[in-house]
Amino acid sequence: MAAPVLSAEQIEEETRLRETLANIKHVIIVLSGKGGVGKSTVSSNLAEALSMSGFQVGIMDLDITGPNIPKMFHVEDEKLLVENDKLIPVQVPPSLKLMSMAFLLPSKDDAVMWRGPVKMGAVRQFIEDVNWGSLDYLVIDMPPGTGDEALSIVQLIPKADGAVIVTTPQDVALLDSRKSVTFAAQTGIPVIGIVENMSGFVCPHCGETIDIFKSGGGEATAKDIGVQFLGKVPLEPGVVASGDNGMPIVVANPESASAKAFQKIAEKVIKTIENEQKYLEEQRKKAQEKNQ
Ligand SMILES: Nc1ncnc2c1ncn2[C@@H]1O[C@H](COP(=O)(O)OP(=O)(O)OP(=O)(O)O)[C@@H](O)[C@H]1O
Repeated sequence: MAAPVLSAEQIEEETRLRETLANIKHVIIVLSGKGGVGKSTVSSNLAEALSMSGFQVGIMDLDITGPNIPKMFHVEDEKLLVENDKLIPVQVPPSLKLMSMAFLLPSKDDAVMWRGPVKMGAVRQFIEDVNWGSLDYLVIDMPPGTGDEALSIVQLIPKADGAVIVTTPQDVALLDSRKSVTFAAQTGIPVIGIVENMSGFVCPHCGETIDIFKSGGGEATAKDIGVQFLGKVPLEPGVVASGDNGMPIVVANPESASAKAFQKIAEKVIKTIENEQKYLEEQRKKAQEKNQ
């Protein structure tokens, strides 16, 4: 695909975006082919697990259709602070920084109803206007799906290191996860790997695992399309409760099966980004080849 010719205004905007992101070492975007597969749950637990590993971490909620990350950290009623014309992210103890399009809405019950260009202008300005300070990782929760909206938003993020793709074991979600891989390729973003969420239900009474939505498809798909498999997260009632109570399960119940799965996923993400640049480079090359 030929590189688009940018206008002076676009170049200036791009420069502003790069300046805003300059003190952020790594940007991870979290994608899903469809809604409801647990993208926000994975984003918040991944961010928290990275933070628990000692990194400076920010989480940015760009899921403009339903920005629910603040609720998952119980900061939905926080008011935004502005300093030197920049938005200051909300602090989630002990050290996570959080920013969400939800904070721009007059009421948390308001849906985002902006029309296309207005919406993209708002998202762009929003990304430009946050003062994150220095971060090791910024985790970005994207809108679900691989349509024009997600594409336009991803194109606003000039330096994503890679994408984490969330799927469930159902065939339809797996098909959608393939679309996410193609989507990442279109935007030139390497795929860090696939997470299979809601993979088997652990019975709280007997401990037996029941594969309600089947299991293992995410791993098979990852192998089939040559991307890393990051891990399976079981369907656990505690995940819903912790999301509703404003404390991700990795913090609320670190010994649970899903928390342990999230911790392992975070370790793999760290290892890939910090030590496996070769894998990411190969993914990037594959993406470029697909685009030619
Ligand atoms: N592993 C899991 N076990 C149990 N419940 C889960 C799990 N993962 C996610 N959920 C629940 O599924 C619901 C949808 O999750 P979430 O909001 O993270 O999905 P999403 O893909 O971000 O949705 P949307 O596309 O609508 O933004 C939530 O109620 C969440 O608590």
